[in-house]
Amino acid sequence: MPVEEFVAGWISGALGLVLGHPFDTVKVRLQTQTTYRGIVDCMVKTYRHESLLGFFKGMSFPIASIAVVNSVLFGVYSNALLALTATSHQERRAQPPSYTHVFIAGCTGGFLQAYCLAPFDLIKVRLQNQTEPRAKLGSPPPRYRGPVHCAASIFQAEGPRGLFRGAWALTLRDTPTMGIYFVTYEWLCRQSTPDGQNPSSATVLVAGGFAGLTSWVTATPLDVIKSRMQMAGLKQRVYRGLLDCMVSSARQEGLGVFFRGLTINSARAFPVNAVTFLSYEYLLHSWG
Ligand SMILES: CN(C)C(=N)NCCC[C@H](N)C(=O)O
Repeated sequence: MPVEEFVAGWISGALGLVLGHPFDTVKVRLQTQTTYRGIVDCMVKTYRHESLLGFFKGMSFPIASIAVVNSVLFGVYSNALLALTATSHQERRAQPPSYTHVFIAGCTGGFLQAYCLAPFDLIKVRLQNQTEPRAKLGSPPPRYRGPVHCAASIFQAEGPRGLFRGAWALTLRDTPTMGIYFVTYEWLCRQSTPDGQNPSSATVLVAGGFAGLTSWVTATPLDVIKSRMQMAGLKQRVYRGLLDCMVSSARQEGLGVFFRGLTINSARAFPVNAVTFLSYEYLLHSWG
């Protein structure tokens, strides 16, 4: 099993993650809190109360976990394609796989990475939603003192299953949308690259950006549900399951609730995934 895809997936994912985390924090807050009037209001309030650091809350665990998560995504994707088409990454330009195979490989990568991602994503979302400024003398401390404390508190209160809160919604979000992600990327690369050649850096940037954009646009409704289920338990609102969360969110806030955070998510998805794919292709190319 070629391991370069796993390593390239890890490094490229880490670069994209740092670039996109401030946007991600604003998105999560808009999806789970009703106190903000919109993106600008959320940004201004975050900056005023928590300074620039507020935008980077919850980033350390994703950075630590991206090695596992992104290398599983890209490594499983590439190795699933190898199993389906018997072509390595280098051979795929000369013998391009069918879009059905790309879709199946993408869905497989998405499905497996969702389970690795679930506990890290839960902790990220809980920390991003702590709007208290950094601990000051006399003011009550935030509920979680950091990622390890957050993980330990959830484990103590709810057991190991608690760490997988929202995992089902996350799996449903990621399985089909990762298929869409890789199909969009492949399709755009093939449209603008002569047969048998490698795509140019500009093509990879644009195709990667659009792959991120289309997959996140389709992922947003389940992303909202996933974030709400992850936050449930902390608030009074406890859902009986995914469907209950969908129905009660729509009843209380209208169908627009499923598109919360769509604009900021799209603005984030393009640069993050352009950088992710460019570094992934570059690393695999330079390792021959
Ligand atoms: C719709 N989904 C879940 C995705 N397209 N995920 C893959 C992109 C991962 C990248 N680190 C990002 O956060 O955008």
